[in-house]
Amino acid sequence: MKHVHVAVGVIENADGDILISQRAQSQHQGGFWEFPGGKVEDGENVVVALVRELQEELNLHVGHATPMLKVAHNYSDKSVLLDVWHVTEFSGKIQGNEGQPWRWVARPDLINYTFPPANGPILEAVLSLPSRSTARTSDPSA
Ligand SMILES: Nc1nc2c([nH]c(=O)n2[C@H]2C[C@H](O)[C@@H](COP(=O)(O)OP(=O)(O)OP(=O)(O)O)O2)c(=O)[nH]1
Ligand SMILES: [Mg+2]
Repeated sequence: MKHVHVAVGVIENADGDILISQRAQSQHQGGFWEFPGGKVEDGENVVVALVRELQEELNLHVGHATPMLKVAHNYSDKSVLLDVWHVTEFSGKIQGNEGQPWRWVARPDLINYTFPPANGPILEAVLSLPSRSTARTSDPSA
């Protein structure tokens, strides 16, 4: 069985929205929406891989990332270790460098998208992140 270590970014903007992109049909788990990222190369540091993958896929430069969770999942053809990082500071003009659709989604709306079977725990963690925008806009004195 093939084992892959994957660096995954839960990218959150100042409104508290989350960036998701859609995997190409030709890829493993094609057609599903995902949190952007990709395979950690042999001997590569996971944060270095995260920074590299988000630059390659989205032209996004990571400014700050903190570890969120790790999810191990066995697909029928390979096993993955999703190493998930919360990216809260970034720069660059985001674009789908591989032609992949991408969008910012308000947290509660993530349930309307279909993610790969491994992603359940990630969705749960994202939905329970403290809300950035609500904290700001619900302050009556603001
Ligand atoms: N990036 C990402 N990968 C995920 C998620 N959920 C999930 O099961 N995966 C799986 C699908 C793939 O088997 C693996 C990620 O590999 P990848 O195809 O993105 O790797 P890569 O960007 O280096 O792309 P490639 O050049 O090998 O095509 O992890 C997710 O939310 N985000
Ligand atoms: Mg990828």
